[in-house]
Amino acid sequence: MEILKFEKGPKAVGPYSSAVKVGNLIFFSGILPIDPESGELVNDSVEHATEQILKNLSLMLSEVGLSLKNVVKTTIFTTKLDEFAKINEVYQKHFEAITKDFPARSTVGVASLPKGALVEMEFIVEA
Ligand SMILES: C=C(N)C(=O)O
Repeated sequence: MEILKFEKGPKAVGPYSSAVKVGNLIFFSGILPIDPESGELVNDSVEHATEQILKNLSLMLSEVGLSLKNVVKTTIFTTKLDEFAKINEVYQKHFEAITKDFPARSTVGVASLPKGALVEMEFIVEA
């Protein structure tokens, strides 16, 4: 097992690693919609939150020479499952820009998330 550390993307907000590599798989912790430049939570809409999370993931993936194309599984957590269609729209746009094959995915509606975020996503990526 190898702990991955990234220059870009948001820093962990608790006692966890941003990502851990085991064999050829990288397990990303739940990514919050934090703007890594400002450190601010992007939480004005689920669309912007989703956008920020996928940007954060892409930044970290680019550091290890990977992209959204390498994502094999996503788990989405949201406090706004009633706005699922909006999350889907942004999610689809980002993946379709780079691949025609979507990763496997689960989506879960939750009561609350760290920092009061509207959306959090975790990813498993093939390296
Ligand atoms: C934000 C997280 N991934 C956490 O607290 O576990």
